[in-house]
Amino acid sequence: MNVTERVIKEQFPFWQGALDADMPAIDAECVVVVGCGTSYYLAQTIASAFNVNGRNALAVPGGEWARRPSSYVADREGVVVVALSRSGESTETVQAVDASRAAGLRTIAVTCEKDSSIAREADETVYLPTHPQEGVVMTSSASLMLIAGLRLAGVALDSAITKVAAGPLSVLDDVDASVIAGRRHFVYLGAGALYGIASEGALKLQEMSISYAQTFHPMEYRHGPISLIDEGSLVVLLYSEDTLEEEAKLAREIQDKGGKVIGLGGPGDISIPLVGKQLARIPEILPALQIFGERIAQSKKIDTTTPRHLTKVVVLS
Ligand SMILES: O=P(O)(O)OC[C@H]1O[C@](O)(CO)[C@@H](O)[C@@H]1O
Repeated sequence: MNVTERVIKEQFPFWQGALDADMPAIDAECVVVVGCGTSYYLAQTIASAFNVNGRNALAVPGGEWARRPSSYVADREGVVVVALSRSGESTETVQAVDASRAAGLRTIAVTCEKDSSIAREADETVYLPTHPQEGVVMTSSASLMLIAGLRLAGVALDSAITKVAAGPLSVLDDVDASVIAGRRHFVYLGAGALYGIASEGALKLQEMSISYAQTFHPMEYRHGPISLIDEGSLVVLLYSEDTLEEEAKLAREIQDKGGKVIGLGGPGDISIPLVGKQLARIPEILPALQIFGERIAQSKKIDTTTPRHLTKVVVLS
């Protein structure tokens, strides 16, 4: 087992810190959640959770918020900015915090590095100690920032989730070789708050296994992209409870065309039950997608401890 896999499997004791961390209260009219890469995809899910819970929110890539906020909100008055960054040093996220402060906006940093630029510069910081051996590929820290962000958005999570999430992980840890054999076209589908998680699953697979992966909302998939499905396709479908039946129908269409389906929270060639309800079950999904990236990388004999072209922190010179 390499260190990437070990960190994925050893992340759960660190989750308790994110479950226990004090959360600043947010009563703003609008929340903008910023980040880069993984942190941006988490921001999408967290912003969706804010909206579901009655507070307007949107996710914006850090570089965009720093450069052209008016493309995203007509009026920044009353906006609170939540900045996610494992390192606290990704240039565009630091720029987003700086630009927000300069505009007089309240800023909240969510980070795994206490002594980092965004922790120093933001008005408030939620600090999340993570697995000390985490490498370039962000796994444990991503789960922690997701948990903290969902809690900021008002999602009730309890300690049981640290045990429950081991279930989906163990299914994909022992993924049936016949389901992944020969698969080279990967698609991640998720609706609403699950779209960000689906995007993060696709990014993880790309980074870890150098595979091309796409993300769509499930009902969008029929409108063109389904033409790519064949015997080389594998679709990871993150089911929404309220649209399970129509998504199960889509899964059958994909299977009829030769694709395999891994269903989290619903049917597929591999079907993985989720225990929690609605927003509260989202953290159960992330470690499973992380280990899936590792398994596909191993099937391609790729070492995820040194992902191609990647560094732990992307700093613009
Ligand atoms: O959360 P941070 O430290 O700002 O880092 C985000 C970085 O993490 C990654 O998702 C993977 O390491 C990159 O895409 C991105 O540069």
